[in-house]
Amino acid sequence: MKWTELSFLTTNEAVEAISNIFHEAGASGVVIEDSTEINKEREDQFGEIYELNPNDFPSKGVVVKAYLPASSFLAETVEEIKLAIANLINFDINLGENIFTTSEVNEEDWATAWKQYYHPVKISERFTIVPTWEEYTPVSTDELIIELDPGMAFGTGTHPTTVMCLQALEKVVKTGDVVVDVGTGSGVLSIAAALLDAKKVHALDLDEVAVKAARENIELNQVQDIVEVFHGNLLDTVKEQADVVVANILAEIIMTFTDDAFSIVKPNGLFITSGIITAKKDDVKAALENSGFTIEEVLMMEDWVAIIARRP
Ligand SMILES: C[S@@+](CC[C@H](N)C(=O)[O-])C[C@H]1O[C@@H](n2cnc3c(N)ncnc32)[C@H](O)[C@@H]1O
Repeated sequence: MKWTELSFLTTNEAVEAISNIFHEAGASGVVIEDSTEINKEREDQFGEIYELNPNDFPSKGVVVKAYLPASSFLAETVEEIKLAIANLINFDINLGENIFTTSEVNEEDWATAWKQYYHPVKISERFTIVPTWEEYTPVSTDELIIELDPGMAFGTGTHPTTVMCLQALEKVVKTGDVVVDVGTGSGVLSIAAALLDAKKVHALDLDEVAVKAARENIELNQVQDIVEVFHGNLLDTVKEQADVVVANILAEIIMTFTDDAFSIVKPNGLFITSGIITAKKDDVKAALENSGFTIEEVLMMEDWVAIIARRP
């Protein structure tokens, strides 16, 4: 089968928004090639066990790639995508070089292309993410291993927003907690919550591809008795109150459901949000506070922010 690769050279700040636009346009899978990956400090800090090839990355900025089946609607879809990306300027999102290219590829080439960038990586004190196709021997007995094949869903676990959510979950999830994971992607955060001894995890995503990938990864990590995956919009499928709600989506989306999150989080429970670029930090904090949350902690990594908020 022939696919069209859409490639967009932009800034770190715009990656989430553009990935979201690609997903909404029906793209199966988004690949992010970030020039800063080459010199990330946390590689040394956590003793990551791989080296990246500089030739695989842009010299500056970030390339976001997505893949669409070469159908008769392709030209219109590409135009809609370009327009949606151009409109991001209205949200004060810096698009940087703003260079858009398309090319045709074979399925075999792209389905596995991203795997070369993805190796076991220690994400936090306790979590190490291991791609399913790699061998890995735990270094210590309290290390928690998340096996992952993100397939075409967002969530290799290594994006700064995911890393901060994993670090926050590690800090706050207690044995027996009920956790909700809004926009589960590959299921990485739900698996983490289950490994931290949550009693029950409600994972959900709007994207069918993500729901499928999350279910597969949850089985792979043998946490299917704890995590249930739903196809749904934001908190629509959630009926039960939770000790922790985590949402790694976009600032603009988070700000639309802080009231709903407040009623789903139990008193004294926590709402962890990420997918927030630094420029939107204060807007999200204000929305959370308006809904009744108190801000407990703000985590920052590269251009990204995660906020831990408590329902009093
Ligand atoms: C940035 S990814 C996060 C994936 C994963 N939780 C992680 O931390 O790596 C955001 C996810 O939210 C999903 N999403 C976007 N809008 C949504 C909505 N309105 N309701 C549910 N899920 C949504 C996307 O499909 C995507 O899988």
